[in-house]
Amino acid sequence: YHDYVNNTLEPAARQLLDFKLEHPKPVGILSTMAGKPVDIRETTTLNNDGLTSNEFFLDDVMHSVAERIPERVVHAKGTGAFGYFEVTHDVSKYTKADVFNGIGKRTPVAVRLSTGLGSKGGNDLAKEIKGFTIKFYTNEGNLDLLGLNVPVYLYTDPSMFTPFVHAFKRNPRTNLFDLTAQWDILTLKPILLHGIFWLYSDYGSPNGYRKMDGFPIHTYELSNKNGDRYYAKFNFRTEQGLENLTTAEAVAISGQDLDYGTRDLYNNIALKNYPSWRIEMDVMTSHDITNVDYNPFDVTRLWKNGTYHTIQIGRLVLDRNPDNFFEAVELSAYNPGNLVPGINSPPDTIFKSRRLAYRDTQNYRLGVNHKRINVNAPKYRKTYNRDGVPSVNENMKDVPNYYPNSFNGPVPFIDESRPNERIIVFDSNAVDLESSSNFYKYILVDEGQKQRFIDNLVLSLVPVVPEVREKALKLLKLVDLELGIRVRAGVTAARARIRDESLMTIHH
Ligand code: HEM
Repeated sequence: YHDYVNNTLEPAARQLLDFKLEHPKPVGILSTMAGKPVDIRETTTLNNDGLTSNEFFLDDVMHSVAERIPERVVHAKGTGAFGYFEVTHDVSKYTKADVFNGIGKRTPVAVRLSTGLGSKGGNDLAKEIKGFTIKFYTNEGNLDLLGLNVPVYLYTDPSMFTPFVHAFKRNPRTNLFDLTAQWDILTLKPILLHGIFWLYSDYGSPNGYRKMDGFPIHTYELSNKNGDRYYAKFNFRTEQGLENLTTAEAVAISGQDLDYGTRDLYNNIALKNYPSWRIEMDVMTSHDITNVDYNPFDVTRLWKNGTYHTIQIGRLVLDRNPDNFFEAVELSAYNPGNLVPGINSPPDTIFKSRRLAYRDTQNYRLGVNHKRINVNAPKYRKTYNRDGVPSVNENMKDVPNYYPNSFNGPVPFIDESRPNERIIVFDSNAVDLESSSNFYKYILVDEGQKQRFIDNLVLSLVPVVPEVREKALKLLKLVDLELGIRVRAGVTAARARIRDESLMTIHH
C-alpha cells in the first residue's frame, strides 16, 4: 500500500496521509482557544443548551470569520521555503559582511517566490515579472535581498509606483486586467518599456520558480574591513538550468493548474531534489563606478559589458518546506532596508523610497510588531522599542526602555571601518529608448525569441482602444524600425482575422 501511494501520488497530494503516518494516534485532546478540553457533545450545536453558551462553537466561528489579513499590495501570490546559504569563495576584499565571509560558513535563510501583479488566488503562470526574495538570518542581523527574475526594474522615479501598479492591476470598474490602461501608461511613460519588454519575452513565463534566476537589481555599496568601497549588483543563478515556457505552453499548463510553480517547488523539496542557486555579484571599484559613460545606479538599465567583473560568493540551497504556510510565508516581511555592516545602502532614489514603502505596508499588513513575528525575527536583537499591538513576546522584560541611560541598557558599537564618504547619485527621468532597443537587438538572441516576443506584443495590443494602440505602434517603431513594422503587421493581420471571423458569424 505504501509503495502504491509513494509511487502514484506526488508529495503535495499525499501530505495528509504522510502526517497520519508520522502520527499514528490523534495529536491530543481537542481544546477551546483558552485550553478547556472539549466534550464530544460540544462539537455540535444541535439539541443542547444553545449556540452562545458553547465556547467551542464561538471560538470556531468567530475565529474563522476573522482569518483573513490583507494580501500584499503587489506580489500577493507567493510560496516559500527554508534552506541555507553557504560561502564558497573568499570575498573579504570586497565586503566585511560576516554572512559572506569564511568559506564553508552556512547561514539559515527563508525565501519567498512570487508573481508580481496577480492577487492571492492568481495564476503562477500569468505573464508577469516574478519575485525572488531571500532573508539571511546572519550573525549581524537579517539581510533581505529582494529580487526579480529579470535584471532591470521599471522606472527610476518612485512616484511611478502607484500609477504603474494601478494601470497594471485590475480596472476599478470592470475589475479586469485592462490592456488599454497598460499601454496608455507605457506610452505616456516610455521608461517602463525596457522592463515590460523582458516581461513580454520568454522571460515573462519561467518554467516554475526553480528554473529562474533572481536579480536584486540595485547597485549596492560594499565596504571591507579597511573601509574601502566597492559597488555590486547581486545575481542568483539557477543551478537547475534556466528554462522559460512559451505563451502557448504556459496557457496550456495553467488551464489545469494555476499553482504550477508552487506545486513544483513543494514537490521537489519534499522529494529531496533540493533546488539551488549560485550567488554571485558584478563588481566595480569606487574609481571605476565614477568613470563609466552611463549611470550605473539606474535600475532600468543593464551594466555595459566590459565595465565590471563577476565574482562568485556562494550557494543557496532550499531544503525544507514550511510546516505552516501562513506562519512562514504570509506573515513574512521582506524589507530591502534590512542590511548588514559591509553591505550598505544603494544610493538611488528607488531604494530610498523602498525603505519607506515596505516598512509602512508591513505595519499596515502585519502590525507594528511585524519584526517580532517568528519568521522575521533576527538571531539577536536588543532594542528600545516596546509595546504595541501583540504579539510583543518578552518585550525586552525589565531592561531600561530609554536611550541614552546610565543603567546598562543596550549600547551602540563603533564601526571603525565604516566608509566616511558617500556617493551621491543624480537620478534622471529622461526618456531613453536605448535599453529597449538593445533588448530587441541583443538580448533576444535568436529569431524564435524575437518572433515569440512580437507575438506576445501583438496579442496584448489587439484589444487596446485605437488611439492608444496607434501611439504604442509609433513608440515601438521609434525603439526599433524592424520591431515597429513587424508588430504593426501582426496587429493588422490579427484584427483582419477577427473581422473575418465576426463577419462569418453574422453570415451564419
Ligand atoms: C528594484 C526595484 C524593486 C524590486 C526588485 C522589488 C521587488 C519586490 C519583491 C520581490 C516583493 C515581494 C516580497 C515578498 O515576497 O514578500 C516586493 C513587494 C513589495 N514591493 Fe517591491 N520591488 C521594487 C521596487 C518597489 C518600489 C519602488 C516600491 C514602492 C515605492 C515597492 C513596493 C513594494 C511593496 C509595497 C511590496 C509588498 C511588501 C509586503 O507587503 O510585504 N517596490 N517587491
